[in-house]
Amino acid sequence: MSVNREAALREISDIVLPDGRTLEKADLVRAFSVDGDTVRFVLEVADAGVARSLAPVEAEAKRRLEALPGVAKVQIVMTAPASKAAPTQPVRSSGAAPSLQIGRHPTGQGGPQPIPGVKSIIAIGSGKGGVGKSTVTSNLAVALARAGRRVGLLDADIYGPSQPRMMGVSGRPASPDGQHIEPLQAHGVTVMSIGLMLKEGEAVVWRGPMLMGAMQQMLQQVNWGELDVLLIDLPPGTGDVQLSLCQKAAVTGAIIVSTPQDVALLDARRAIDMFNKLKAPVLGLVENMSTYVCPNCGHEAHLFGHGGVAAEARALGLPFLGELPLELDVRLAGDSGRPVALGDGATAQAYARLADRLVGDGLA
Ligand SMILES: Nc1ncnc2c1ncn2[C@@H]1O[C@H](COP(=O)(O)OP(=O)(O)OP(=O)(O)O)[C@@H](O)[C@H]1O
Repeated sequence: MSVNREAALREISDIVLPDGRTLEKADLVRAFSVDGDTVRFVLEVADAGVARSLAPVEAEAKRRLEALPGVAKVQIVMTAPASKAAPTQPVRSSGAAPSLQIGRHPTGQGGPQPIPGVKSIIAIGSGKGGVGKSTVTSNLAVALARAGRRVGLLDADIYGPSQPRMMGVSGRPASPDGQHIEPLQAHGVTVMSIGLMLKEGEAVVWRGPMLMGAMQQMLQQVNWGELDVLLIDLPPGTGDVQLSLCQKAAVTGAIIVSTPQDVALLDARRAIDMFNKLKAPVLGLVENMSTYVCPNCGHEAHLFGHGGVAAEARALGLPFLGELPLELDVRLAGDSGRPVALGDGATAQAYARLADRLVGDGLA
């Protein structure tokens, strides 16, 4: 059984800081979450000096949390500016393509940066894996491109990058100057996936600063060109990638994908909470796998329930951006590298509506 979030938070609230205040009084804890047997949070500190002085506090928090029944792992990230917190390491510049060292330490840049030429950055998140976040991202990208927008898609799902398969791209992107990465093009969308920079089957074990460095490279060293919108496919949950993204890029906002099921919704609430704490506005919620229409008899069924995400959006005062049907063609299209939004069926129309809404709202 996983530990109760409030109980875990209480456990560390009275740890005393070098300045005599308690952790609770100093209000340094951000994005505190319990995900199964893992507890994660951010210690928000002003600079690297403070970060160093808080090392014993971090160690004590880790020790206390790890001692709680049901906790196997504790991940704490300090948000000191990367330039001071982590040593920099230059990119190899051999001139041979591609020669980038992905996943290095971040270079000093301080807080969130705009990406030159990119007007809007939208993160697509979900609390739970497998709810169709990557499917929604690839289809939305295609639908926006069909609507005449200049669209980029960054697959930042380091634990299971699926955009190469879904968008039908492969091969390692070129880096003619050894400093910048040339993204790939598919279905009118500029695509980059962290999966394309890894060797096949290579596991990613980056944490903290290394992950931040990789995200920074994907955002700042990829030649994105002029884009109306860059969609970022995040890993599920509330982890280091989300943190790194919000610290490195001036994110316009986040869209949360959920199925109507209660359990997925519960996780979605955590994701919303995290984006709120990271000060990235939540632009709205999307219900995926909403209605199943039998291809043989036309009967409509609601395998995972229906309307739960709209109700949740209402309860939270967030926009409900639309519902997307559960359809065999969606999976087949995703597996074949040609997103279903390229076609003209009901699902393609639902994506076109979603794209129009974002364009209408000036977000894409
Ligand atoms: N509306 C849908 N109808 C049918 N199949 C779908 C639909 N949405 C997603 N799928 C399928 O469900 C599976 C999981 O989808 P996807 O990989 O997009 O989820 P995810 O939330 O990105 O998961 P993870 O973050 O764990 O990678 C895929 O096989 C995908 O094709």
